[in-house]
Amino acid sequence: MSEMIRDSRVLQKARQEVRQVYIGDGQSHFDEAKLDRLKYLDMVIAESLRLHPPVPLLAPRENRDKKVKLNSYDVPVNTKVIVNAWMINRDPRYWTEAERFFPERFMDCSTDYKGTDFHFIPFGAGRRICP
Ligand code: HEM
Repeated sequence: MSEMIRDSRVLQKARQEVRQVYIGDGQSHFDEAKLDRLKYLDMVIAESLRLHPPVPLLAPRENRDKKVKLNSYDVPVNTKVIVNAWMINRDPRYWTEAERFFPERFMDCSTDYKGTDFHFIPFGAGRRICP
């Protein structure tokens, strides 16, 4: 909500979509069955999760078996590893204008939060992903 209040363009667009889907059909009440038609709101939510992940640091892991190499880093046995989802979600190597709240970046884009796109992990990834 804060991001939408800061950018009235986004707020107007989201509001217009909700009105079009619900009031446009002559309906005056909320109906869950039409939620999947709120495409822009979906992008707004994805963008909110990208910039403001409710779990910015994922649950800590420990390297328990053997020394491993992660990129150029040696991770010794018994090392606690904490994944910084907040930082990854706004890494300028993967996101253009990474700091900008811009829901349209998810338009016609296959990136989602289901754990296969490692640059967007508000729900984590892998075996312990949020079910
Ligand atoms: C916006 C809402 C939510 C966000 C952003 C979120 C995010 C996360 C994250 C980041 C993790 C850790 C993943 C990891 O460390 O790799 C997690 C784990 C988990 N979440 Fe969520 N979560 C949300 C809602 C929920 C809800 C509503 C439930 C249950 C009704 C739930 C149940 C769980 C459970 C059980 C785990 C542990 C999975 C495991 O360790 O195997 N989450 N969630």
